[in-house]
Amino acid sequence: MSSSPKVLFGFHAVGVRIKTAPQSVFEVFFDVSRRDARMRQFVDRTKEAGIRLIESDGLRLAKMCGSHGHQGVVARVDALAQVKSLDELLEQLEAGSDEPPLLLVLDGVTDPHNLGACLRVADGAGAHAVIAPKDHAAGINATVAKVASGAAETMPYFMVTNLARTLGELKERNIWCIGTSDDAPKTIYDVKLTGPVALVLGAEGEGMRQLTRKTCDELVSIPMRGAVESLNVSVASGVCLYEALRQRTG
Ligand SMILES: C[S@@+](CC[C@H](N)C(=O)[O-])C[C@H]1O[C@@H](n2cnc3c(N)ncnc32)[C@H](O)[C@@H]1O
Repeated sequence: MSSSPKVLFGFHAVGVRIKTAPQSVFEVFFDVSRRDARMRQFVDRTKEAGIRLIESDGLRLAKMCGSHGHQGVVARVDALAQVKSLDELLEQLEAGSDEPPLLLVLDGVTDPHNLGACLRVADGAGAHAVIAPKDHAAGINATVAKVASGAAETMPYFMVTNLARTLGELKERNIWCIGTSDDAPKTIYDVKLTGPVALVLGAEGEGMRQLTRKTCDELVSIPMRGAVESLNVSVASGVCLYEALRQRTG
């Protein structure tokens, strides 16, 4: 599993880390020129958590995180100790959970913004993990963490050497692998998502690779009523995951 970034930025990403694992935050740098209510509240919470605050300026913060989207807040953090492998997570789910696994598999999503948005929606819908291939896929970096708004801290993200083999292993564990493609005749609303399920989505341009497509148990589409052929991968992830959640809680 890829480790958390050493630098987090933005109110949400840093705020979630302070709330969920304050001991892992070394220090927080903030832009002293920002004196609005949001910043004051953030500074108060950081102090309450006993974390060292360091006065800084926008330029220095931008250099630290390599982005201007820091909102005046950057934290230096330790990598979180989370489940170490996909196998470990699946064992845990099989042993102790009354909830069947819900996994999001991304076959080659390379845009950090898309990965961040996928992690965020996976977290929102209660998925247990996001899986991607090691090659030709975005890893967790500070931009992903910012876009994920805290979900990069909470959502296990496993990058695997051979995605088709991993799908095979999921199938051996009786996890039903559902691929998504805009040309599939069956829709996401026609399939049962209440059991152990892995939802497999493709890359921004090309969609799923042939081998990934062939390895899935079945393929489904999301209805497209207008002129465009397909949705952004994070939006498609949201539609599929929330349909699973609807079925599981309905
Ligand atoms: C931008 S789309 C890629 C479109 C690509 N032309 C294709 O053939 O799949 C990225 C991914 O989002 C998912 N997706 C987007 N729109 C979809 C739809 N209408 N039905 C099913 N999946 C969709 C699929 O997983 C797709 O691989």
